[in-house]
Amino acid sequence: MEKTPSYFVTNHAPKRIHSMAKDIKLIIVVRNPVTRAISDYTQTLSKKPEIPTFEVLAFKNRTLGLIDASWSALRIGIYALHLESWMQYFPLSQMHFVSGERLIVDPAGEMAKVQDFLGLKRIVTDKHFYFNKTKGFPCLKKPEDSSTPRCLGKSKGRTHPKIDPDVIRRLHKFYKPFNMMFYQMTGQNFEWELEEDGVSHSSQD
Ligand SMILES: Nc1ncnc2c1ncn2[C@@H]1O[C@H](COP(=O)(O)OS(=O)(=O)O)[C@@H](OP(=O)(O)O)[C@H]1O
Repeated sequence: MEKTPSYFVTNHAPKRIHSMAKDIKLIIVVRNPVTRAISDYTQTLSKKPEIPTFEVLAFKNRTLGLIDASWSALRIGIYALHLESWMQYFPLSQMHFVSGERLIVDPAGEMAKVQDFLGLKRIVTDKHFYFNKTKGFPCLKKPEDSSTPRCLGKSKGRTHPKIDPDVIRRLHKFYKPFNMMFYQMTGQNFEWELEEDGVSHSSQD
């Protein structure tokens, strides 16, 4: 198994991976592209606090409402575009899409689907997860022993900066047609249009 989020958005990755192992099973975790962009920005901000605000980076021209789709934080969320290049090499039956939102609210349910896709017994179940109130996210435990439960590190589940709601609305509008295309391609409705503010879970500290 190998995990690298940037494979999904790297042009030459599908061809190279196909020539390495054409029967490979691909798992793609996707979340609302607006929240994803803010999460991406939050990560960069933690390393480079001097960067411009999200609102500035998101537009080529804010007065005209021209979104900067070349900004990587935004471009990565155009999932339909990236999926198209993977579909040139792999059938959909070799791909499994995990909803990032469902993974937080129902980790065992999402893991059941992953295990089924991989043809594995359902070893990981709800017994392996508990909701950690301090972290604000599910964490892992081993039901078979009393070893310390494990949450993801501090860089996962950070508090996002507050973004101008008007910018959030414009971004939702920008992504809508691409999301629709993505739902059609995958046959899965991720229901990102139901999220009004695009703000995801964040830690409570
Ligand atoms: N259980 C649990 N604990 C903590 N965080 C969780 C969990 N499940 C999903 N998430 C969400 O995962 C987001 C971070 O994932 P990344 O994309 O940065 O991971 S990675 O790049 O693949 O390493 C991270 O995004 P941010 O909230 O923006 O930090 C979380 O929302």
